[in-house]
Amino acid sequence: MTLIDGKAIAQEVRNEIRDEVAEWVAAGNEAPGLATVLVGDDPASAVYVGGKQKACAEVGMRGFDHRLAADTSEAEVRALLHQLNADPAVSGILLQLPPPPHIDGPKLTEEIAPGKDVDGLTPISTGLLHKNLPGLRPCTPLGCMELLKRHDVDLSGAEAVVVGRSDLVGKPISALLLQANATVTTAHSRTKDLAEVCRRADVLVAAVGVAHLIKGDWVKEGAVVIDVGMNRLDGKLTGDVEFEAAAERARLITPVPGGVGPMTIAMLLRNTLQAAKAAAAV
Ligand SMILES: NC(=O)C1=CN([C@@H]2O[C@H](COP(=O)(O)OP(=O)(O)OC[C@H]3O[C@@H](n4cnc5c(N)ncnc54)[C@H](OP(=O)(O)O)[C@@H]3O)[C@@H](O)[C@H]2O)C=CC1
Ligand SMILES: Nc1nc(=O)c2c([nH]1)NC[C@@H]1CN(c3ccc(C(=O)N[C@@H](CCC(=O)O)C(=O)O)cc3)C=[N+]21
Repeated sequence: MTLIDGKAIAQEVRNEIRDEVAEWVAAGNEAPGLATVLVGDDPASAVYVGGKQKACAEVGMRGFDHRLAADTSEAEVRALLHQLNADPAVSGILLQLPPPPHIDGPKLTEEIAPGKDVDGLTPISTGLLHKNLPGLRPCTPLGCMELLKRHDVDLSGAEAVVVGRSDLVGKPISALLLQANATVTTAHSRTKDLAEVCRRADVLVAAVGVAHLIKGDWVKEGAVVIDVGMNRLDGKLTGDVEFEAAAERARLITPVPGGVGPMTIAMLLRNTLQAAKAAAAV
């Protein structure tokens, strides 16, 4: 079994992006800028946003860190998003999900200009993804694909099973795997006999949010296991896969933490650079 070191691969990607940003700026362009919008004071979200801003600075991008009080109205957030859409210093905009309950996160996301949609979550980006047209793809799915790519996992004709069908993770991962010519099954809470479905997988992706839902003996011998889950269990961060038992059967497996998580931020930076370059090209 080989551990997929997401932390190390994310660092490689970040170094590549830092060089590319330096080259872009040396050619006379403005540094790409990432605006993050955080509504409320959820501590986990604050940590994520902080991490994203720090990563931005490290690769030479500008960061615009907008933090709004938990009782901010939907109209105020919408107005901020419009202001950021119009600001040429802002290449990419990220609305951290989930916002407080009185705000409809997915609906507000629609206000982000498609060219600045570095989370790849607007309906336009989703349409481009599913038609395999150029556009900004969701970061976590991109991060999973990058891990597979850097480990030379052959997806063509492979049986891929994705557990989870959210707009943020499960659905776009399934779409990217399909484009890479895998035979994709998307499982969810109504799936009958999830164990049997998982046992078919050459590539098993868990994106559920239930600690250790995926048992070790659901993993096919020699399979590649990507664990997207981020769960707090007894104060510790853990994935959706029963890691120890799964690692005995898997050929490649991601740990939590240190797997997919760091890749999400690396891909956000890549998307921000892509958005900046696309904006300059028009
Ligand atoms: N590493 C990273 O960078 C990121 C990690 N995450 C983590 O990934 C996980 C998933 O996130 P997200 O997609 O946003 O979560 P959602 O809650 O939006 O979606 C969860 C999905 O899992 C399915 N599901 C729930 N329970 C079961 C079950 N018992 N059996 C089978 N399927 C089930 C749901 O099915 P149904 O549709 O039928 O309800 C749904 O499709 C979370 O732990 C989250 O924290 C998320 C984003 C980034
Ligand atoms: N609009 C939006 N876009 C997102 O991309 C988004 C979001 N909302 N809401 C929440 C989820 C979650 N998410 C993570 C990012 C990085 C790590 C990460 O770096 N994790 C580290 C460790 C973190 C720790 O130790 O707490 C790791 O897995 O090694 C985790 C989770 C992005 N999300």
